[in-house]
Amino acid sequence: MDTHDVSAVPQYMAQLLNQKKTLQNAQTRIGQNIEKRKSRDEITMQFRFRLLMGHRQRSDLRTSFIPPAYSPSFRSILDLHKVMIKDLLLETHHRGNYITVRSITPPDRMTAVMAIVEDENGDVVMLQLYYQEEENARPAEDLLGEGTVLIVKEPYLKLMSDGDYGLRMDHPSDLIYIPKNDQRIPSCWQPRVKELEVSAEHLRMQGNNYFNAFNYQAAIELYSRALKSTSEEGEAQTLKLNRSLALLKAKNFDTALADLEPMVSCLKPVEKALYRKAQALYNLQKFEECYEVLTALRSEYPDNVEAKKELLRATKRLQEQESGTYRFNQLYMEAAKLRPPHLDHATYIGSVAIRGSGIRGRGLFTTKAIKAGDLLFCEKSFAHAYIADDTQEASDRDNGLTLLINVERNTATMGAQSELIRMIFQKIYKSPSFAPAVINLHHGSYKSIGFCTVDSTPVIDTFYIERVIALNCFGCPLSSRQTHLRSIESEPVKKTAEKQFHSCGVWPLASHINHSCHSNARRAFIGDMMIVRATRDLAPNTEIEFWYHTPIAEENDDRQKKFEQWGFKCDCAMCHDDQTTKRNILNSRKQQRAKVLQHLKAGLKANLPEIEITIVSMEKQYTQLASKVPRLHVWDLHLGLAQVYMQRREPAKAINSALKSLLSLGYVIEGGNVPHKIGTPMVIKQWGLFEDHNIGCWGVLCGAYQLVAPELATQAAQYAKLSYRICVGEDETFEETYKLG
Ligand SMILES: C[S@@+](CC[C@H](N)C(=O)[O-])C[C@H]1O[C@@H](n2cnc3c(N)ncnc32)[C@H](O)[C@@H]1O
Repeated sequence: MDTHDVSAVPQYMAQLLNQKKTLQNAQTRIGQNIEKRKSRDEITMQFRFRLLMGHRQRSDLRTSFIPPAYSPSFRSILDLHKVMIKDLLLETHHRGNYITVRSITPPDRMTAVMAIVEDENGDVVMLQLYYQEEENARPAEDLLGEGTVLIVKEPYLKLMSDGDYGLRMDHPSDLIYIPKNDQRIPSCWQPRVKELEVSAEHLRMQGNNYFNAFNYQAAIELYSRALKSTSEEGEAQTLKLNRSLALLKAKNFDTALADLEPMVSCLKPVEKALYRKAQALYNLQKFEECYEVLTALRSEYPDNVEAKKELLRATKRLQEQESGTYRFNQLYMEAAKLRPPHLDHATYIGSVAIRGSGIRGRGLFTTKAIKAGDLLFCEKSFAHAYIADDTQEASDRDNGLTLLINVERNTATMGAQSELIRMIFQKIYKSPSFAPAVINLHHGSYKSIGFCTVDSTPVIDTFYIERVIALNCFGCPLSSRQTHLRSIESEPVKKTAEKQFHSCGVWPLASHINHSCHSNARRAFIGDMMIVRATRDLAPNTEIEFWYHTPIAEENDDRQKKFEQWGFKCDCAMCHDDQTTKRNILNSRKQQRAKVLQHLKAGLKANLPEIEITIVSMEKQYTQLASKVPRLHVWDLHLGLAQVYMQRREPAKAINSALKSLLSLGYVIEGGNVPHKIGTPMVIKQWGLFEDHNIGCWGVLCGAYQLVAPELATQAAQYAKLSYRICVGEDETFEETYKLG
């Protein structure tokens, strides 16, 4: 939704076709042995040379290909049989097998983390690990540095586009890291001189050193080793406290909680353990439980100053969660400052509930009557991948813009989707209690368990995640206000293009909303918070619907094509009307619209009577009332006309055209016409289709009423403000945006 789809752009289509050819070529080699195997030296030299030269130019666009889906290994390692590199066949998933390898080169990081690995026979192959933690969280050196020993479950030997081959790992859960000193390390790779028994204290100190160097995984590993070699209660407690902190830093919140539990559920809970438990719960967005733990901590240890601060923070989150009250100016400040703009705020679920929606599956419904402009919900993203679209920020080297090509589904998207797959995978992998929020989202016909636990470790199907993202992710700006500020600089008639964003995220509650071009709700963003408001008055039990793609004045077939990836055709009143309108009428509508747009370009010199006549002729061809079927081909023409009348200081005509713009969007308004009868308020009897330019339309009305019916100007200004609130999510910044007051 609102992502940057480039599937039809020739340059990217060519890349997609090339990739398909590579795949077809690879298919012909399924099950074959590798012919003319390169020597160990040749493979490692080639890799080291590429590493040395650097391979991506500053201006290069990252490209990531999603291969045909295959499932992760759902089997226990105990049920798998060991094979060697020489046994591996091309384009084959070696089900029932595993391979143990050791890295023999430094790692390289492109879209995947790569290195040359060897097996016990000394045979080598390139290993490519996709969707691993980002460099800041876990350096490639730590993931695949020289000497790292790994088990690859059910390995997949892939033919690459350059004719070489490699072990491709799309599911990080298929990988088992073998720590130093582990008996699974093959004897030929065991150190010649056995490491002497190291004391728990020594291991803890080593762990602390890693912790201080921000290498949390290594620290966790050492604390775990130390725990195995001590039976002393006090030492074990210190180690668990240390490990819980490293786990928190590494975002393994579930495991951190498990470490802390014995220390907080005893008679005299340990202060640090209580504090860390609260931190884990906060990060898991369990604010109520977090609040309870902090309250207990405050009563047990009243001098703990940090706990006081944290309690205040948790209280604020609880208030947001319960009341939906946010200080939007504060949110903007955070979004401007934080990179990525991930805001520290809670989700508010208003009067909405997930229910069945017939053939559409599930949908989101109102549970009570809602007024236009009211907040339906405000949701913190589950995951949000940010790409700077601001010129200054975007000029920074490598802003992460990636072309994601899905060969199976013939799609190409430009943005941060590939990063989003990685983020969501890692989030669930590290804290499996997050899984249900995403795993239960719509995943179309993709068949997979998606998520389970094997050998006490989470197993996640990355292709399932990819599918969920493709169907549920939203493209988003840094803030909708920023987008609006850019759009008000252009005339509505010139600005009917769709919104397409590079940053994207998943908001699970919002993902339950089905599409309708005739929508009744609108989403807006500040950082990674999505704000959804009603665009009209809604009765209880009304299904909330918003746009997956903004409906514009275009051919119905073109519009329906945009929903293909979701597998539905929109059957709203507008789409239905388009389908049942005769082709000659549709053609004439298109031609007349083009004519008016051409005329409007002349601005003040435009032939306004001619425009009026053409629009009247267009209106006559509609068989349905605009209050039932909004007229996408005319609303902006009326608005363009209203703006010209206003420039020509003809307020009565401007009012007439502006009201017609709203009426053609389905609004039913009483008491707005001029001459106006004093004492009669303007009343919106029915709200129409919400367009961002409605704000400007109410602005034109406000200015014109000031001249001929001042009594209505304030009301028009209020409707402008309300429309602004729907459009950008809040109205605290209305006056500042329009430089009022
Ligand atoms: C983001 S999900 C929306 C929630 C989904 N209905 C569910 O059950 O979780 C998108 C999917 O909902 C269904 N859908 C959304 N809008 C629809 C519409 N107007 N008509 C039919 N199906 C629709 C399609 O299956 C689409 O792939």
